[in-house]
Amino acid sequence: MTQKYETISVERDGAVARITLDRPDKLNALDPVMLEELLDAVGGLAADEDAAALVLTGRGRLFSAGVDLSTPFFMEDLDEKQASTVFSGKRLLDRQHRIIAGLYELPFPTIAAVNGDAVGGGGFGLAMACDLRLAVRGARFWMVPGALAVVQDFGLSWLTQKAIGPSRTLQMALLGKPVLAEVGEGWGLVNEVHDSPEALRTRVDEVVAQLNTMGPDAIRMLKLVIRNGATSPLREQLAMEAVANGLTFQSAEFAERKAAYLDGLRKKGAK
Ligand SMILES: C/C=C/C(=O)SCCNC(=O)CCNC(=O)[C@H](O)C(C)(C)COP(=O)(O)OP(=O)(O)OC[C@H]1O[C@@H](n2cnc3c(N)ncnc32)[C@H](O)[C@@H]1OP(=O)(O)O
Repeated sequence: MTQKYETISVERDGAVARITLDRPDKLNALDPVMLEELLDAVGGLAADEDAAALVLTGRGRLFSAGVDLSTPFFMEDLDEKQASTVFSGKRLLDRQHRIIAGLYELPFPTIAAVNGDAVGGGGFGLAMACDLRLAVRGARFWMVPGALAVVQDFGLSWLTQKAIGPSRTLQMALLGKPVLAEVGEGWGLVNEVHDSPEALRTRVDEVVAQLNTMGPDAIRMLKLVIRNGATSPLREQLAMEAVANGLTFQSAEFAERKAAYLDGLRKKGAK
């Protein structure tokens, strides 16, 4: 099932959703329409109890070139008419905050299939708001440098720090130097690098297929517990694991999978 918007496409294949940034002529730059559409699509997924995974990617040679620079977005550039558009400073902030927080908070795994450069808050930020980043070799990630007298936005100062720590985040922010996917893999910025767009697509399909073999309820519980662990003391996290397992152990999903798992082990042992 494909839901066609003007600047993105949203496909649903069973429990797996795919959002494709779809302005290849403009390197998938985020214009006001795309921001509205992303907000709508992410909001729809948040309310979708059957969704088990999201793949976010870009059409063409870039993941995204970030915010559309041809649209005025700094307050001082706006005349009265422009100020009533989505790119008035207030509205841009509202949309970027809700998209990034909405994406980050989706209760199932999210994968950025980084098919090319991911630039600035708009592009790099969207990729960082996903749980996993699988990238094509040669894709570059960069922030608009501190020299431009801007502070990172779209959550980059927070999301990137979680993945690569404060020192490398500062390095990227201060110097604005692009980081290649294959270098970012060593930093923990990227989970996997693949040699071509085709190899990336194949691998993303494999990961999604693997997620599909897990029960959606268990996946959601697992993500919730791991996210909680990032901010909890050990003893609280131990308790949360126990409560979560108490719930999953009672599920039909667990009973079914446990039987198959033990059966598999028995067969292995019998060999
Ligand atoms: C609040 C702010 C948050 C942010 O996200 S800040 C980040 C803003 N983004 C940037 O600073 C990146 C700007 N773009 C570039 O630096 C370059 O592009 C690239 C290095 C990404 C790629 O360069 P190349 O391969 O030479 O392509 P090309 O000819 O520059 O671009 C192809 C077409 O795409 C349009 N385009 C590229 N980036 C943007 C953008 N960010 N906003 C609007 N349009 C963009 C161009 O203008 C052009 O279009 P046409 O073919 O019609 O001339």
